[in-house]
Parts: sequence; C-alpha cells; structure tokens
Amino acid sequence: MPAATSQEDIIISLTDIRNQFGSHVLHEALTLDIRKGEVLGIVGGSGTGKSVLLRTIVGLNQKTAGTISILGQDVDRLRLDELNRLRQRMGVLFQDGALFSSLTVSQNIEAVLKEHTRLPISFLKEIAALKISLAGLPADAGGKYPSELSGGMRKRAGLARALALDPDIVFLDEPTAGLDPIGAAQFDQLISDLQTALGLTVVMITHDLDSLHAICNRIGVLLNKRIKVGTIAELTKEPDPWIKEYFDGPRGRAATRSHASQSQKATSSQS
Ligand SMILES: Nc1ncnc2c1ncn2[C@@H]1O[C@H](COP(=O)(O)OP(=O)(O)OP(=O)(O)O)[C@@H](O)[C@H]1O
Repeated sequence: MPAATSQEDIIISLTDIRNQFGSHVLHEALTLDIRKGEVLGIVGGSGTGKSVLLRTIVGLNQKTAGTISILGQDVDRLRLDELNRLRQRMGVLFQDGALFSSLTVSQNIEAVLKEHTRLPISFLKEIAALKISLAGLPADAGGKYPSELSGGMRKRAGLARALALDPDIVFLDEPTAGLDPIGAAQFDQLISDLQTALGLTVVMITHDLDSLHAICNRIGVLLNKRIKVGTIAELTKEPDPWIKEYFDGPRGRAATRSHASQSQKATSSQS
C-alpha cells in the first residue's frame, strides 16, 4: 500500500484525545491518523484502553476531550442525523460477536438493515444471505441461532452483521481470540480478502502476533496513554522496553520467523 501523502488518505483522525473515568486517565493527548484502505492493528498491555479507544471512535464511549474527524467530518460538529449516517459507514465486530441470541443469524443482519433502511423484507433477506456468504458461512447458517454455531462461525456471523450496511471502515475487537490456529489463520485470510475486494479500512485490536504479521499494514501500540504507530519493522527498532519485548521477545521472534518462511514459500511457489 502506498504511504499516506495527503489529508485525503486519512479516513479517521484523532487529535489530543483524552479518556478519563473518575481519576483514572486512560488516554491523554492521544493522536492517531488512520489511512484509507489500511489494516491497522492495535496492540497494548491489558487495561491500556484498546477497547475504549475503539468504542470512542465508533461513538459508544464519550471522550473527555479532543477531536475526532471521520471521513473529513468533525463528529462534534454534526447534527444527530448526520452523525448517525456517518456511523452507518462503520461496522463493528465485538469480541463475542454480540449477536442477539433470540434471533437467527439472518434475522440478526436483517435487524440492522431494518433499523437503518426502509427496504422491503424480501430484499433484507437477500442482502442478509449475501453478507452470510461474504463472511464465508454456508447458506444454511442464516437459519441457525448463535448458540447452534461454533465460536469461529459466530465470529463470521458477527462479521456478516458488521458488513450489513456496506461500511467503509470495519472495527474488529480481538477477532481471532478463542479460535484455534487454523481457524485464526482462516479468519485473517477472510479479513484480508474482504479488505481487498471491498476496499475496506480495517482497525483490529488483537493480541495475535500471527495476525499482525499476516494482514496488518501498520500497528498502533497503546503505551503511556498514547499510541505509537509504525510497521512491524519500524516498531522493532523502538527503544521502549514493552515494544521491544512484544515484537522481539520469544513469541514475537517466532511469529516473525514463521511469517518469513511462509512468505518465502509463497514467493517460490509463484516463481
Ligand atoms: N465505562 C467505563 N467506566 C469506567 N471504567 C472503564 C469504562 N470502560 C473501561 N473502563 C476501564 O478502562 C480500562 C481499560 O479498559 P479496556 O477494556 O479498554 O482495556 P483493554 O486494553 O482493551 O484491555 P484487555 O486487553 O484486557 O481487553 C479498564 O481498567 C476498564 O476497567
């Protein structure tokens, strides 16, 4: 992906964000530009506020201070209807899929469409079927309840719902957590394929070093109440001990080795 060179390449811009709960300051003067079409991984120690950051961007957490601009619009200057329209351009996959347990997968997707569009019901079902297939689920998954699906399928169903309104930006909170390594790699591939096919911008909280290597263009590390962004190669050179340990500790090195050998295999099979 080309490096961002102009404001037009920036799809989300956070400036001087502060998030505080009581006396607990979680983010302070946090500034972050998210580039159009990138897959940005968000990492950080437990409790550094990764989920709060994601919730702040999508409007589920009220920031204490700072500016958020999405698709060139300052969210604090929008009327409620404008803000709602803007938010429809963002899809979210929460950690547990956050599906309504009393609705089938198809009904979960239809519910989002019903809330935000006036499309006829037969059309809603067709769109839901399309999203189910985009998320790599078999057609019969649409008629199943979340409790009837495996963890991996539930994540895919959550992704199908996040894609319901054809978003420009998708936020994923630990999408591969709880999946076995094969399921996690398949889910990474799905996200990567969808990103390419639909031109999505993806922001993904993850602890999964393999995912970072496999699909993220840049990584944002939450540290000292701010976020440090770079490629893995750039971050590996950072002197900060947490970042060093994360990318250059035993697990980080193993993920780097495994990714390098996979890239080599892919290159030699192409030549
Ligand atoms: N609405 C809230 N009110 C008060 N405190 C909150 C609220 N939301 C989050 N917090 C606190 O903010 C801190 C960061 O939470 P968050 O879930 O964002 O961390 P995280 O980096 O995603 O952690 P983990 O990797 O463990 O999931 C936690 O201490 C949490 O208790």
